Amino acid sequence: SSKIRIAIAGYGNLGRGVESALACTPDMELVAVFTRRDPAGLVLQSGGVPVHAMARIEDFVDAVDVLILCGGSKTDLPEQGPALAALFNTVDSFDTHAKVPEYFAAVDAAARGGKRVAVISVGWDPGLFSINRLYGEAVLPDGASYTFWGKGLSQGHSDALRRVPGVQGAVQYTIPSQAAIERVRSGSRPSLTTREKHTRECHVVLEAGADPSAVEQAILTMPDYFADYDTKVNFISAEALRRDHAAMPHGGFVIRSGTTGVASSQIMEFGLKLDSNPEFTSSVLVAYARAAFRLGQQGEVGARTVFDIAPGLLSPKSAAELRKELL
Ligand SMILES: NC(=O)C1=CN([C@@H]2O[C@H](COP(=O)(O)OP(=O)(O)OC[C@H]3O[C@@H](n4cnc5c(N)ncnc54)[C@H](OP(=O)(O)O)[C@@H]3O)[C@@H](O)[C@H]2O)C=CC1
Ligand SMILES: N[C@@H](C[C@H]1CC(C(=O)O)=NO1)C(=O)O
Repeated sequence: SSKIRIAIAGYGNLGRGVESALACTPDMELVAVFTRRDPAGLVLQSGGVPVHAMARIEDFVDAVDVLILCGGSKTDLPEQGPALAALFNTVDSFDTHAKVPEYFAAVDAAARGGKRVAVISVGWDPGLFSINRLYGEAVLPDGASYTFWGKGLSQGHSDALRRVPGVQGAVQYTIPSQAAIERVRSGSRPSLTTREKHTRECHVVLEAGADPSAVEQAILTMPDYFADYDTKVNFISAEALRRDHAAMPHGGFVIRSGTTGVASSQIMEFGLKLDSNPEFTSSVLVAYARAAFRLGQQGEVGARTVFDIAPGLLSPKSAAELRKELL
């Protein structure tokens, strides 16, 4: 078929979100799901799509145009990203901000070796928020940028909690400081530390026999995720996790507060209000999978970030249609 053939690597919240996003894309189709678990045990939302063991993925390099990596950034993508970028055009949502340069280098080397394209750190932050921070700095050089998230469920931080030894299940809510937001909105351009902008609230289900204080310490001191924040850890039952924390709302905004001319105040803002963080993030991944396919068709190779991708490549419309409809 002339549709772009998409496969999913890793079937969790993002994997399910990509599956449902592909049901709405006229020019792309889901051709396979790959999992490290037992494929026979995985029940997909949409019937008729084959599930294969991740260990067999090399057999499918000619059957897939773009592989969307839906693993966790804490421990899955650092290994899966480079390994799979050597075999497929890939898109991923890698979001350990401090480690993006080293992850980019590892994926770039692998993609160039395999003559593939790899678009990394796609989503909303990193992703659409990153693009809006860039626009703000480029358009309003005399200014200050701020990013606020939530209150909502961070999938990256929830994934990081689940990787702590002794944790059976977990979610993490990010809570913005209303005082910090008011100071930013006043236009006073405050300098705010990481700790002054957000706090983090973790709800953790322990494995039988796990030591709560050891788990709490591992969380509070976790670099890149929790060490720089005032963080609260609550221990709850598996039942409470299922009952009270199944929804994954999130959102936030990027604001650029700048000055032009003698003293003209200019405010630029981009915001999100999300019922489902994973379904939104997956929708961004799917749009960038279209771009990755087109870049591959043009003979491009290597890693890219959202900064390198022309917006027109994301749209199913042709350049001529875009000029007619959107300019
Ligand atoms: N850039 C951005 O804006 C955003 C980025 N993200 C990133 O997305 C990443 C993935 O998030 P999310 O999909 O919520 O993570 P999940 O924990 O749902 O899934 C991660 C992996 O764990 C495995 N898995 C899933 N469910 C189970 C289960 N019940 N038992 C055992 N293994 C399971 C799957 O691999 P397998 O099938 O191989 O077992 C899956 O790929 C986050 O770590 C975050 O970094 C998320 C949101 C926004
Ligand atoms: N990457 C985030 C997306 C946003 C949310 C967030 C946070 O709450 O710390 N940071 O970036 C996620 O995994 O949900």
